Amino acid sequence: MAQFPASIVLAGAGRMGGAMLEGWLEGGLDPATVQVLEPHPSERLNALAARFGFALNPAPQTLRPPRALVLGVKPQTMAQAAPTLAPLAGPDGFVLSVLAGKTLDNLAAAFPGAGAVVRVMPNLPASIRRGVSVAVADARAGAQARAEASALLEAVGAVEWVDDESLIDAVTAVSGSGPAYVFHLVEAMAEAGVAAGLPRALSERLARQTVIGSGDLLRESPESAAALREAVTSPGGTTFAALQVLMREKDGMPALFAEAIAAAARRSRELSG
Ligand SMILES: NC(=O)C1=CN([C@@H]2O[C@H](COP(=O)(O)OP(=O)(O)OC[C@H]3O[C@@H](n4cnc5c(N)ncnc54)[C@H](O)[C@@H]3O)[C@@H](O)[C@H]2O)C=CC1
Ligand SMILES: O=C(O)[C@@H]1CCC=N1
Repeated sequence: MAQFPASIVLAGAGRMGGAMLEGWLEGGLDPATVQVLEPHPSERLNALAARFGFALNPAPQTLRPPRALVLGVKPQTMAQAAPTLAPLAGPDGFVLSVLAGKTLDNLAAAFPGAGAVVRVMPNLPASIRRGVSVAVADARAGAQARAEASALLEAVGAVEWVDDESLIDAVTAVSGSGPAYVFHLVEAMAEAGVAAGLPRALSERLARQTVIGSGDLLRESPESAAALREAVTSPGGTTFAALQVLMREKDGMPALFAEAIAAAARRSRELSG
């Protein structure tokens, strides 16, 4: 595995920043090399700090530009946070941002001292080190910075690099937001089970375990999702009856997903600036 950056400042350790930090520390990052700025530490973050002993909200005068300045704040917070954080972006380091919508140009403008900028879209399964991240770097990022960024992302799951930054809006819509679609699927299946007569608690357990088991099967099977779907679907059987509704051209899942993902990608573009 590639080496972690020699020094890291993580600004914003909420759900995503905190998940990444946990993955780094579990993955062997030396806690002495990371400083965390988080105005509202969660219980989980405080417990992590107590366990690993990294610096949580150190005195501002002790901060120096690190090799990697990792941004985990909300896109809407960036304008307010950037002026305070910008002095931490030095020419020997890179900024790694997970902010939805914020482009390499936006980041370079907000952090003019940075040696390079890497824009990443991770997803929430990073919190159990099963995330998937897509990264794009600006032209100034050399092989070493890319390798160090990869090490940070590999600690929380799979990593893909792209050259075309414009793909990140669709990436955000598919894998960044995607876990929410799956969780909503569980909610919708459970609710439909209740409508079909199941006791609520049983329906919720069945919907949840079905998604868990199907996800595990996807991971372990070499078959495509389409082949696995076909394996469940007996000709003229119950699944076939359901899929005739779900795969309906006009208002089935493909049409709904096309609309939902286009909406998310559009929102990602709007968050730029
Ligand atoms: N939650 C998710 O599934 C994903 C989130 N993201 C991105 O991750 C970023 C963070 O999202 P979440 O973790 O969900 O939000 P969050 O609200 O849990 O975390 C943001 C954190 O930033 C902190 N913060 C606010 N101002 C700050 C400042 N000036 N300095 C340092 N920290 C500050 C807040 O206290 C908060 O804990 C967003 O930009 C989002 O687009 C990307 C992919 C997936
Ligand atoms: O909803 C959002 O804007 C963020 C980015 C991807 C997942 N959560």
